[in-house]
Amino acid sequence: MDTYPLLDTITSPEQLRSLSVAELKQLSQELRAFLLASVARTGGHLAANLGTVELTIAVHHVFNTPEDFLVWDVGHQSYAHKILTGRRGGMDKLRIKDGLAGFPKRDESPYDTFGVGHSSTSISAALGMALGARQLGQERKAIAVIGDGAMTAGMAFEAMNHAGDEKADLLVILNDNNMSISPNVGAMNRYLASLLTGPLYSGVREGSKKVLDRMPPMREFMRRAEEHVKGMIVPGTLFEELGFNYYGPVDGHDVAGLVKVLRNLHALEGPLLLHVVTKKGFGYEPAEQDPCAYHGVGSFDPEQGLVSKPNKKPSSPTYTEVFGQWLCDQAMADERLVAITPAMREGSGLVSYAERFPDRYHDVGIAEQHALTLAGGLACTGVKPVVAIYSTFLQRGYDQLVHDIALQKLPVLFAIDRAGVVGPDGPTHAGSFDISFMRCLPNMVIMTPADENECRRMLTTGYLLDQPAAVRYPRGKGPGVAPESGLLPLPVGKAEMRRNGKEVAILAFGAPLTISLEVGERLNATVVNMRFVKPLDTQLIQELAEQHNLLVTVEDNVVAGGAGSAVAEYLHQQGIMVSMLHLGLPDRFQGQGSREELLEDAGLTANAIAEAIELRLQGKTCATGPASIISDQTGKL
Ligand SMILES: Cc1ncc(C[n+]2csc(CCOP(=O)(O)OP(=O)(O)O)c2C)c(N)n1
Ligand SMILES: CC(=O)[C@@H](O)[C@H](O)COP(=O)(O)O
Ligand SMILES: [Mg+2]
Repeated sequence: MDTYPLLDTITSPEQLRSLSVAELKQLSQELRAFLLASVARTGGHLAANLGTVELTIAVHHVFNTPEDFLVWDVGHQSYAHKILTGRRGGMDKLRIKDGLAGFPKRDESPYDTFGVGHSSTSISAALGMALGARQLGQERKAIAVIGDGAMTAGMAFEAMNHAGDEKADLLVILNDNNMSISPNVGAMNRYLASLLTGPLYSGVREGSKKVLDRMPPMREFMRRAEEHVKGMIVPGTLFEELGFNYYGPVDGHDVAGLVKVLRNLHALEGPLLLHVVTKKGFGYEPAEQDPCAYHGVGSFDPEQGLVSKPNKKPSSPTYTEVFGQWLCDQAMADERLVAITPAMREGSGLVSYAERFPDRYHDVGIAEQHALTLAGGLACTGVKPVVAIYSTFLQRGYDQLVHDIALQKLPVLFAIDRAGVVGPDGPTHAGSFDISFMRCLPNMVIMTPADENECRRMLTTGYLLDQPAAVRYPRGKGPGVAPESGLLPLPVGKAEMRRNGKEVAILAFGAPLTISLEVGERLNATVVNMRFVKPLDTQLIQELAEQHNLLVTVEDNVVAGGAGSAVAEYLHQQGIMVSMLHLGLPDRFQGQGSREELLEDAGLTANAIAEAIELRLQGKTCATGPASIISDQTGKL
């Protein structure tokens, strides 16, 4: 029996447009069932996708995509969109090396109008498309679909502020499921909730029908819009103050209702905001009950749901867990500690801390810029802020790091998770650049732990300093060095000699120390655990340069401007001539895949490093090997 008879006939949104409402309902059911089965096999962002099935179908049914621009915010909810736009066959390779991306990607399909992954960009991008079309005299609609979590970011409001002023032809669909990854936070979230409890909206399931019943006939609808009557259903919303006509709230799981509302909105011009209410995980009971656990999943059996595997033997903690434990211990020891997360409580290892120290915990929403400046302000009072943040999301707070923290030498500790090679989320979530963009900043101390215990000790070290400090560590587990229980700092700027060898010295920064030691054994090379990118252990570097013919730096950051560059700069400044080989991430954006695959691609394996060194010793470069830059200060080669 064919499980997906209608879905099987759909290879492009064009075919959706001729379906009846009854067929759209059937399609919703089939698509949801397909999504569940597919993501349960591959893993991925499940709950958000289950919640946007009807919305995706309705938007593609009503609008003329890809001629009309549809922009998804974050894009973690775009799987139904991928399936309906001819990529169903690729779902088996979702987020796998060389497979379908987990987010919209411009070179994957013309329906993916904008590359996303980081949140709250959709309104700006769709506004750009609306204004571009206007400038070119094109009749094209622009639609941004943004979640309530993504709506907490400043960027979304910067775009709304501009769109309202431009009177641009833009439809913003606010997909409100009252969830970010964890429960959504903030006054904006409370405001959205208040719109749902308004007198004319009494419950999600009934609500859509009521909204539609109250929708005036088309002519009246248009007249009201033209006159910019404030709020058809809920009078005087914040969005209207920003220049948008607000419609809703409507039931985002009622595909017939959605189609009707969207058709009406299609006929209107100017900035419009449609407030759609959905349930994260809709249609799959375990995900509805625990949308946070089902936000991002590995493969699982949908019959059983997610089950925690019985602990065969005590396993070593992930770096995230090491941080979470350290944070609780340090908070117990020092009541000045305060922790900040920009909406990443689970991923950053803060669940236990948030429960135990609620008064010293701030989830600021998806607001990295604010998170950093808030930390700066807190530091001015004498409390001790710790910002837990992914490397990739720290990029959004760069000016705040420079201007609000480093320049003022404020003692803020950054616990930077997902640094280096990350995995299936691909280039949008890679942590390739943080060493480069932090090490150029005066006043910063930057640490790269090579194991779990060192991570804990570096966190203590950074916490005790009277200046900004960062500890950057990778996703997942380290080599398994159990963290000590105390709160012991390390000497600042001191590297650790791990192996004495001849001719070649390998200077490893962070996670690549393990493979560097392997290479050291093979080649009888000296191996140093550098620990600090800033300040560097310059005395040791000088000695290594004097005692070896070749210095090899290894890091899981881009080679450009990375830790190896710092070593080279120092030696150049001192006029010390030595051959160098810099190994690290190449000058391209990371792909998607497992961490192992991506490390292999980057040449960050023991084999590739050994090969690169041997070739270098023979005076050759490695064509297929690691991303290397050779700086030969001797002029001999
Ligand atoms: C700048 C940035 N910060 C954090 C994240 C991590 N992140 C991805 S999805 C998400 C929650 C988004 O919530 P919402 O927009 O409401 O979408 P939902 O998952 O509820 O559908 C977060 C915090 C991100 N992708 N980008
Ligand atoms: C879409 C998004 O930005 C997050 O859900 C991210 O995928 C989480 O990554 P981790 O799984 O590494 O926490
Ligand atoms: Mg949400």
